[in-house]
Order: sequence, then structure tokens, then C-alpha cells
Amino acid sequence: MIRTNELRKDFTVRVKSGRFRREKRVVEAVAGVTLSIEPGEMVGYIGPNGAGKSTTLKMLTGVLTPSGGDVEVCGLRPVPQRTKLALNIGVVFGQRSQLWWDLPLHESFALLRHIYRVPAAEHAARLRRCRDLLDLDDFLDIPVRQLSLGQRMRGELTAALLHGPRVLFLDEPTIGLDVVSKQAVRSFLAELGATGDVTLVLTTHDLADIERLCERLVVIDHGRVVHDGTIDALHTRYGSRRSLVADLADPLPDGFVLPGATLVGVEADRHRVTFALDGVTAGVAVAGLVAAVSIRDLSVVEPDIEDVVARLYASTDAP
Ligand SMILES: Nc1ncnc2c1ncn2[C@@H]1O[C@H](COP(=O)(O)OP(=O)(O)OP(=O)(O)O)[C@@H](O)[C@H]1O
Repeated sequence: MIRTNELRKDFTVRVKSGRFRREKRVVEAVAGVTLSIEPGEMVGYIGPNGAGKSTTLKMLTGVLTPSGGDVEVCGLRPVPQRTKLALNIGVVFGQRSQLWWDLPLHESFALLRHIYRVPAAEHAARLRRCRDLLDLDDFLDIPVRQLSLGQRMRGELTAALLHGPRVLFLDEPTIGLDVVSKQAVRSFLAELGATGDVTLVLTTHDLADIERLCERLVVIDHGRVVHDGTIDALHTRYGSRRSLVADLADPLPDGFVLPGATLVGVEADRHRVTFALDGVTAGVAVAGLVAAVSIRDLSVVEPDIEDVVARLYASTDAP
């Protein structure tokens, strides 16, 4: 559905180099990205600020012409075949709107139907689904400029889907939203992805979006792909471990050993202990602990995605 081969984008910028002089410098925003995304995949495309995410998305959607390499989306070359591509893709860029600010939401939707020449029945069915899943009915009659950010984002998602795109590109779809609106947008996208009808490519700084929605994670830094695989694979690569946190009735005996686990934290006069689970399942570790000491409370803590991604960014920080 999406293929890139050594895709590149350079920008020439002028930087000050003395009191009156400016000199040209080339910024390699995307420095050779090779990707293959199959129909129905939900892919998180993440990276630190300035990594090249938006630039990649702009090349995939035909907004920017690549400086080099190949790109194909839905079998089309995005820039030369941009009009045709627009019928096949939907785009939600957090900062930019595709709605008419002075019109009520439902009139924007009606205009989009005409622009994309969507048959009335198809349009009605898609709108019905979005109205139900995104709870649009309370604000369909309100001009877009008066909508809250969360309401507008739900409108944007609907607008991007009314022509039945095969690929949906989302750039920071939950940025600035309150927790309830974030949940609504995530649930909607999860449901959409579960149908397998739409391929989803999502950039975000909110890693909860990725955890909730994406099986596959592509991490880009300095314009290059530094990880392409599952979140689990990333945890494995960085040795992230689940941990077992226990509140004990009595202090942990000196020299206590829990097979397969490493004691990594001791607090509250040895009444609260944390074990990293290296080579043992949580069940076996819990059983081992319960057999040896008297326990008040127990929890198994999953490895933290924020933590592992921060380590990945730090490890690729060298210029
Ligand atoms: N139009 C432009 N002209 C010059 N440089 C640009 C332009 N657009 C992007 N860049 C530079 O290209 C690099 C990648 O930018 P890009 O916006 O793709 O990053 P990003 O990963 O989307 O970052 P963020 O998470 O901050 O949105 C940055 O160094 C940026 O300054």
C-alpha cells in the first residue's frame, strides 16, 4: 500500500555566518527512508522533534516533492498523481483544517461529498457511522470556528473519511485534546483499524496513542529509520523488563534470592521491594515470593514505553 525506497528530502536554509553574511546550509530532513506498509496495517511513525516525521508524511501525501529516492502510495506517485491520490487517501494534520470555518459542520461534510463526488448513499452510510462512533450529533449545526478542539478533531476525522480512503494519514491527532476526547479519538481509530479496510499511519508524541493503536512502530531520528518492528521487539532490544512490586508484612530477609529475578529496589525498611523479572514469568515469581515471605500487596508492572523510547532517542543522539 505504501512503499518508499531511500526516500530523501533536503532543505536549503540560509544561516547567519558573521555580522552581515548569510551562508547556505543543507538540512537533510529525511535522509533515506525505506519502508513497506501493507494494506490494513496500523503503523506508528514516531521520533523526536525535528526527526523528519512531518516531512515524510508530506512526501507521502504529495505536498512535498522528494529530493531523492522513490515513493508510491496506493500504486500512485504522490506528487505527479496528486489529484488521483487524494481520492485514495485521507489526511488529518492536527494543525491544519480541511473544514470551512464559517460553515456548520454538516455543511462542510455536504461540500466534501460534492468535491469528491461521493454517491449519496455511500456518503450517508459513512457519515452515519462517524456520527454514531464520534458522537457528532450535538454539534453538527455549529459553525466550525465555534467548536472546541476535541469537537473539531472529531469533525476532521469524519471529513477525512467520507470519501472512503484506503489510507489515513494522521499527524498528531490527539495533540491538545482532553483525556475524554483523546479516548474518543483513540477508540474510534481502533475500531476503524480493526475493520482492516483502512491502512493507518500515525505520527504522535503521545506514546499512549501508539500503545493503544499500533502493532508496528517505526522510529525515525535525524531523518533515518532507527527501529521498525513491534513495541515488544523494542522492549526486547533495550532489555526492558516487567517488574514485580511487593509490600511485605515483615522486612525482606537479608540475602533473599528470588530465582530468575533481580532485586532492583528496596524501600520502607525493606517492607517494599521491587524485582525485575529477567528469566521468569510473573506467575512463577509471585509463587516463589509468596512461598518465602508474608505479602500484603503485590503488583506486576509492565515495562514503560516512554522509558524505552527515551533510551532509543538517547542512543541515536550522536550526530
Ligand atoms: N520548509 C522547511 N524549510 C527548511 N527546513 C525545514 C522545513 N521543514 C522542515 N525543516 C527541517 O527539517 C527537519 C525535519 O522537520 P520535520 O518537521 O519533518 O520534523 P518532525 O519530526 O515532524 O518534528 P516535530 O516532532 O517537531 O513536528 C527539521 O530540522 C526542520 O527544521
